[in-house]
Amino acid sequence: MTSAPPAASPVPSLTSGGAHPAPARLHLLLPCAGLGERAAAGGPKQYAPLAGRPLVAHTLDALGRVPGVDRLLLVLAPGDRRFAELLPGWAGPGRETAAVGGASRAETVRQGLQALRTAGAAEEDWVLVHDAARCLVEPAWVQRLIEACREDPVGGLLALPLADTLKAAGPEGRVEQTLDRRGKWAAQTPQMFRLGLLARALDAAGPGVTDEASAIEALGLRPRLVPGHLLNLKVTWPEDFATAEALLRLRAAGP
Ligand SMILES: Nc1ccn([C@@H]2O[C@H](COP(=O)(O)OP(=O)(O)OP(=O)(O)O)[C@@H](O)[C@H]2O)c(=O)n1
Ligand SMILES: C[C@](O)(CO)[C@H](O)COP(=O)(O)O
Repeated sequence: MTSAPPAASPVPSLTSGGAHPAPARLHLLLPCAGLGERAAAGGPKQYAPLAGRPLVAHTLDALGRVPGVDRLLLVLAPGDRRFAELLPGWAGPGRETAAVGGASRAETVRQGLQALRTAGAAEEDWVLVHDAARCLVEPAWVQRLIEACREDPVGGLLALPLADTLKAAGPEGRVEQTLDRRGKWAAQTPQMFRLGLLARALDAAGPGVTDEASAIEALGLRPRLVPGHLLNLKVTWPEDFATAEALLRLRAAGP
């Protein structure tokens, strides 16, 4: 008895195509080359102390616990010495740094993708881009994104439906208008796309896009929105350090 061949999948799976497809690998790319100007921490916020450790150490710990990741690439600013001073010995098999960051987040990610290619990553491989500054990320949220996107033809991002009423600001700090928040989501990271598609999208979009999904959208594609988490906050403003620290300490204290 022969079994019927499986129905052709309408979307690419985690394989790179061809007669004997090699499984697409999963890379985590962490842009870590920002100046952190809004945080006013006296230097790049990713190295500011948070609950006794540099902020980025918390992010790396969480990402290091995501199952199925082949490579974690941290993209540093050219000439960055702080990372090696603060986290000596972090790099190793599957944990790499590349000091090729650019003047904008998009440029840093673009250079990071190029570094992945140079290291042998394939165009069909998946890349998850996560902000170094989102240090409260949980492996389970990243896994949720991977599960939601691994069979998706475009890819997607963690995001949250807006919970607050949305105001457009006018002159003198006054409300210009209340905007319709229905159907609006706040983008988080990680954002997950195939390497080749994302590199093409960022090349076309230029340095101004603030996330990967915007670049993909500009190609006419529609990334999948995957529910993120309220606590997946990005340390951006001075007061965010206290919030993030309190949450990390609560977590460490256990349930
Ligand atoms: N040229 C840049 C700018 C940003 N980032 C990274 O992108 C993430 C999110 O960016 P953001 O919060 O805007 O960080 P900064 O650019 O550092 O902050 P600011 O805009 O306040 O200077 C951070 O992990 C940051 O290190 C980067 O790698 N390269
Ligand atoms: C990518 C991002 O985290 C999505 O919310 C965010 O846009 C990055 O921060 P930036 O301030 O826009 O650079």
